[in-house]
Formats: sequence, structure tokens, C-alpha cells
Amino acid sequence: MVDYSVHGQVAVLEVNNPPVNAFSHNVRVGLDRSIDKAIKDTNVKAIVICGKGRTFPAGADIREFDQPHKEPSLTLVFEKLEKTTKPVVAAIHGTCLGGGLECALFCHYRIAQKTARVGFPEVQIGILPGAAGTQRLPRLTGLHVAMDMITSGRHIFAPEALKYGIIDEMFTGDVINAGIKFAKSVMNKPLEDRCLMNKTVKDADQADQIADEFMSLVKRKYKGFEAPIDCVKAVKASATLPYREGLKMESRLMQKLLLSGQSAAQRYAFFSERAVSRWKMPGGNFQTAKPLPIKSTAVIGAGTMGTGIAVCLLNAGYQVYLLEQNQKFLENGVKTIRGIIEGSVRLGKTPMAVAQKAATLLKPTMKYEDLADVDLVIEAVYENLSLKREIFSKLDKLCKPTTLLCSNTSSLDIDRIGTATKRGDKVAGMHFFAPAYYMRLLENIYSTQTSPTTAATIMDVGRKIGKVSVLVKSCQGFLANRMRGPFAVEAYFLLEEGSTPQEVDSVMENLGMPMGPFKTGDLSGLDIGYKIQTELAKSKGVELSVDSKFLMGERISTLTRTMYDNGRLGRKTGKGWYRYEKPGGKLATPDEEEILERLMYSCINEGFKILEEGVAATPEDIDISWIYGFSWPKYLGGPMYYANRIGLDKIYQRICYYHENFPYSSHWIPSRLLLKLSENKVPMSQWCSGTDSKL
Ligand SMILES: CCCCCCCCCCCCC[C@H](O)CC(=O)SCCNC(=O)CCNC(=O)[C@H](O)C(C)(C)COP(=O)(O)OP(=O)(O)OC[C@H]1O[C@@H](n2cnc3c(N)ncnc32)[C@H](O)[C@@H]1OP(=O)(O)O
Ligand SMILES: NC(=O)c1ccc[n+]([C@@H]2O[C@H](COP(=O)([O-])OP(=O)(O)OC[C@H]3O[C@@H](n4cnc5c(N)ncnc54)[C@H](O)[C@@H]3O)[C@@H](O)[C@H]2O)c1
Repeated sequence: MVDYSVHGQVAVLEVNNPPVNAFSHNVRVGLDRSIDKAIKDTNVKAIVICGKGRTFPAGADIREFDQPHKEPSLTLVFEKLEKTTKPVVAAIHGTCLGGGLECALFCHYRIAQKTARVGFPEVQIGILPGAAGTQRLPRLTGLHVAMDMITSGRHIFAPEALKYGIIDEMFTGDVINAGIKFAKSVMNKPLEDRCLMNKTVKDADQADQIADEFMSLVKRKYKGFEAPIDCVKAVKASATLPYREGLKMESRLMQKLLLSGQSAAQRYAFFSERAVSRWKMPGGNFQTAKPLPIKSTAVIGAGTMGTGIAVCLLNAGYQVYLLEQNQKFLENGVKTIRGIIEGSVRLGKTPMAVAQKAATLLKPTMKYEDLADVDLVIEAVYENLSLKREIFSKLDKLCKPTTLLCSNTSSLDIDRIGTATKRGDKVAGMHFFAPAYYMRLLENIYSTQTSPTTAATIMDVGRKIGKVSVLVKSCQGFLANRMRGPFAVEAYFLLEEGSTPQEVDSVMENLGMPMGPFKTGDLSGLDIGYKIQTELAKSKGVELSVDSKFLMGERISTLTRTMYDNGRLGRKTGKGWYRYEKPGGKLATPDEEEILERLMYSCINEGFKILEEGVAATPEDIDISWIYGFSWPKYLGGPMYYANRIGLDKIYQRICYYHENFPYSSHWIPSRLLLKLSENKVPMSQWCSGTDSKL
């Protein structure tokens, strides 16, 4: 777990725990022994700590937080480093994060490869840097930088770390050689001044003001999250309390956070985000199918989605042909794309070099012929099946045989789009979420024809453009919108029954979602719901009228049509739900529990049906889709995780209750899988990732 070697007078302690050299229990034991050995060896005059393989330790082993803590603790091991009279050098490459950075902060010196990143991402899993990080980083950087890094969890590259004094020097080339060379240069130098515990925090006199500033920032920016608040408290303590007292405060807050439900949910989300990349579909999976190389791409339609998708592709270095039917829309689209990228440069989120390259990669066009040689097309025209089929048929004839043809449709069956071509194996869905350049989720969809190679390629593109991608089977609405369907429909029904948009929204916002269903509807455009409803009716051969309350025996809301007919399309027309007149205080107080249950339990029920049908392979696929597609609060772990926390039998009973009361809404027909799991009291660990037998 820790490889020990001596090079002349320098002992090298190389942490060897792939893939990320996390400080699991046996690494802590191995490091403890190796430190003792190096201290005892009189021939050793300096010590280098580094990581084997791809990285310096990336932190504590997160999986161990679910188990009882085993000694030695990280702090206990690391304190030996600071106490020794031999200089200790952290030689950093890859990602030096969390407990890894804390280890480095106990060393007397830190050097890093130019491409290395350091940071304290603990806040993202609902905890804080609990091995003295909150007390030691401010002693090096001052409160401001430490508060920023610890409350945001952001990683910084070596040049920025050098600027803040977190590292002493940057190096190129081999880590061990650089470490040994540096260690030799500092042998026999006095060490008192290199021990952070002896230092004071340079801007301690402004502790109150800086802490207040960050407290209001985190409460606004990370509304509902507990850890950022405790991070501010712990970092402030570094300036207001003696070192040992500060450590006690850090430890108290850490224990509180570790025991909180939020951290458990956020850790679940961390592993789920990784689990969804291990996709599978009939005939292949992430291990057996290899992605095709993609260099040039095309986006069809320069509207809301097309422009956002183009930004994602351009920022990742893909060439993008942007095709429109209308010259004016094309010009506006190009302006929008430039505006988004320039705005991102101004905010420091996109490097200038990336923006300049993006400008050269964008090829606006009105000619389909320009798309003949591209490797991937993503269509984002109006939500209309016959239009999409017409475009796919044209592309099929025109593009080279290897071109993949994908649609950003929100709901249309990919099989029905694929059959317009003779290359169904190369047709798939790539469903982005609005705004496409911002929302992290990419829902990739396979049809009965799509090949695993196509799936592997679009999952790979998703990764390269920085999305969290899930792969699902095609069905009406796919995973996300199908499950979101009951959520939106119930919200409309609640209105028809007397609630106001503000009331419904605030219940969901109090749960932790950044926006309730009506504000979200205003943002996305209320015409989309109407078009989806009309397309669905058309596919069933039904003509809807203004007062249609049923579609094929199923209750539908008349409000969808009313809003559309009145031109209240949301933000884009300046009026949507939020200029809808409130029926002035005469309605009964809404039953918040019912709002929550009707919105959430209906889609949880749909989630179990999605699992039952294999549309999503795992509950993690669903939860990650909600976290990244609908900004579901990570601290609740996703709706399936949330359902499990509430108890599947309670959920099942309430679903049966609503089914009895709302017989015309098929989304209340209880899921068979939910019944089975709740009857048999199956723990979530058994219906999580890869447990096919559950079905
Ligand atoms: C309850 C009573 C109280 C008892 C008292 C207890 C006291 C405890 C005191 C604790 C002191 C804690 C000190 C410390 O401050 C805490 C920490 O260090 S928390 C961890 C901080 N680090 C992170 O959060 C890093 C997370 N990882 C990443 O960001 C990325 O993995 C990466 C390192 C940037 C690498 O990214 P990629 O190259 O893309 O690789 P993957 O992300 O796919 O990861 C590969 C593989 O590794 C798994 N993994 C990654 N990090 C960890 C980790 N820290 N622990 C465990 N496993 C990790 C990851 O899940 C992948 O595996 P897979 O899931 O695919 O199987
Ligand atoms: N807006 C959302 O929130 C959202 C989210 C996810 C998916 N979607 C889906 O994305 C697609 C596009 O939605 P949008 O909101 O961007 O629509 P939009 O109306 O903003 O843009 C559509 C664009 O497509 C262009 N277009 C139409 N026919 C064309 C053709 N034959 N050739 C070239 N261009 C053509 C139009 O001129 C228009 O600029 C739809 O399928 C929609 O369901 C939308």
C-alpha cells in the first residue's frame, strides 16, 4: 500500500492504492509504518511523499465513511510528518485532493507538476476537510482564499496554487526524481518556519467580516446544503482560536456532518455519477463496445437547443456545421453562440484560447450538402415527427455511410425516427437539457436498431463535452421526461383543483429544488408541453379540441392548450405562469403534503416502471438524471434514493390511495416492481447497480 525505497539519503514513500491512491485504512497503516521507518533510519536525511501511477493521493477513501472509523486516523499519521526533524517534501502530480492535500500541508515543502491540481472537494460530498485542512490552509493562504477553496470545493491548477503559496515550486518530468532533487536542496535547513501549526492566519483581524461575507454567499449559492455553512465556521476558527482548539472545532463539525443524512446522500450521488458510465444495452456494454472517432459534427436548428448544443461541441474542440432553414435565424443563432462563449470567457469559465479556437470551428450554413462528411449530426428542429423523419431521410441519403445521426427530441420514439433511414444502427437520441451549455445531464437513447458502437460513441462524446451521460432505451419521453411527466401533469391538475403556481412551486423549492414546475415551465417554454401533447394525440390518431379533458381515456389538463392559445409561452413571450392572475386569497390553503406526494410519488412510481422495463438499468441512472437534468438537490440523493429513505411500503400505499382517487391517470397504476420490493422489504443495496436478479 506504500512502497518504501531509499535513494542515497532520501527515503521515498510512494502511496500505491490504485486507482486514485485514496487513504484507505491499510494505506494509513502502511504510511504510518513507513514514516516511522524513515525517521528511525539514521542514513535517511530527508523524506519524499508521492503517489504511484496516475496521481498523488486524491483524499480519504470515501467508501470507508459508511463503516466504523479504524485507527490510525489521518491526522495522527500526518502529525508525525510535521514533528520529524528531517525535511518532508510532498511531490505532487495528478490530483492532490482532500486528505491528499491535508497530507501535503503537514509536509514541510510541497512541489507540483505544472498540470497537477489541488483542492478540497469534501464539501461536495457533504463534509469538510477533517484532517486539519480547515486549520492549515488558512495559515498558508489567508482566510479569503481558504474560504473560497473549501466552500466551493473547486480544484486549482499548480500555477494558481503557486501564486497562493500552497506549493513552493513547480517541476516538469519524473515525480520521484524531482522530489529527491528538491529534498536534497533543503536538507539541513531549519524547519520551524516550515511548520504550519506554528503560523498565524495573516488576515485574522478581518475574520468576522470575511466569514460573514462567505456565510451569506454560501447560503444564497448553496441553498439547503449544510456542509458549506460548517466549512465557513471551521475556517473562521483557524483565525479566532488557537490551533488545537480549532482542530477540536473542525472535528466536532466533521462528526456532525458525517452523521447527517445529507452527506450520505451526496456520497451516494458521487458513486452513482460514476456508476452510470458503466452502461449496458442488449448486445453490448461499456466494456465490449468501442467508440468511433468523432472529429466533425453538425447541429441542425439554431434555436434554443441547437445553439446550446453547438456551444458544448465547440468548447470541446469539435468542428460544428450549424444548419438552419432561415437566414435570419442562422444569424441570430451565431450571435447567440458567440454571446454565450464570450460571457463564459468574461466569467473566467472558458479560457480565451478555447473561445478563439471555437470561433474558427463554427461553420454556419443553409446547405445540407455541407454535412456530407461530418462524423456526427445532432438534429434540434421543432418537435414534430414528420419533420424529423424528413430530415433524417435526407441526411441518410446525403451523409457518408459512417455518419451517426442523432436527435435531440424530448419525447419522440427514436425507432420511428430511425426507420426513416437505412442506417437504423447509427441513429440514436442525444437529449440535452436546457440550457444545453449549462445543464450537466445528457440522456442518450438507443432504439431497437441502435448498435452498441453507436451508443459507445455518443457516451464518449458526452464525456468529452463534460456531460454526465446516462444511456436509456427509447420509449415515450425516455427516462427523464417520462418520469417528469406525472410531475408536470399533477402540477397542472393541482391548479385545476384550486392551487396556485406559486404555492406548488414553493413546496418544491422548500424541498430543495432551485425552481418549482411552473418557473421551470416558464424557463423552457410552455409551447413544448403543448406540442408534445399534440404529437402524442396525432400518433394515436386523435384530434384534440380546446376543452378535451381526456386522451384515449386518460385525464389530460386543458391548461396546456389554454396557455398556448393565449400566447403565454413563459419567459420567451414575457408572460407565462408568473403573470397568471392569482385568484386573490379565496382558495383553501393547499395541502403541502399532497402537493409533494402527488408530484414526487407519481414520478417515483414511474421510475420503478422505468426500472421494471429496463429503460434505465439502475436506480442510479434515474437519480443522476434528476440531479443533473433537473437540478434535484444532491443532498437528497435523487428520487429513487429519496423513495428508499421514506420507505417503499409507505410510498406504495400512498400510490394505491391516489390510484383509487384518480382512476383516469395511468401514472398512478402502482408499479409491480415497487410492490415486489416493498412487500419483500428488499434493501436498496440489493436493487442498486447491476443487480439484474431484482427484476
Ligand atoms: C461517523 C462518526 C464519526 C467518526 C469520526 C471519523 C473521523 C474521520 C476523519 C476523517 C478525516 C477525513 C479527511 C479528509 O478531509 C476527507 C477526504 O479526503 S474526503 C475525499 C476527498 N476527495 C475527493 O472527494 C476526491 C473524489 N474523487 C474525484 O474527484 C475523482 O475521482 C478524481 C480523483 C479527480 C479522479 O477522477 P477520474 O480520473 O475521472 O476518475 P473517477 O472519478 O472515475 O474515479 C476512479 C475510481 O476511483 C473512485 N474514487 C475516486 N476518489 C475516491 C475516493 N476518495 N475514495 C474512494 N473511491 C474513490 C471512483 O469512485 C472510481 O471508482 P468507481 O466508482 O468507478 O468504482
Ligand atoms: N427547449 C427545451 O427546453 C428543450 C429541451 C430538450 C429538448 N428539446 C427539443 O429540442 C428540439 C428543438 O427545440 P428548441 O426549443 O431548440 O426549438 P426552437 O424553436 O427554439 O428551435 C428550432 C429551430 O429549428 C429550425 N428548423 C426548423 N426546421 C428546420 C429545418 N428543416 N432545417 C433546419 N432548421 C430547421 C427553426 O428555424 C428553429 O430555429 C425539439 O425537438 C425539442 O423537443 C427542447
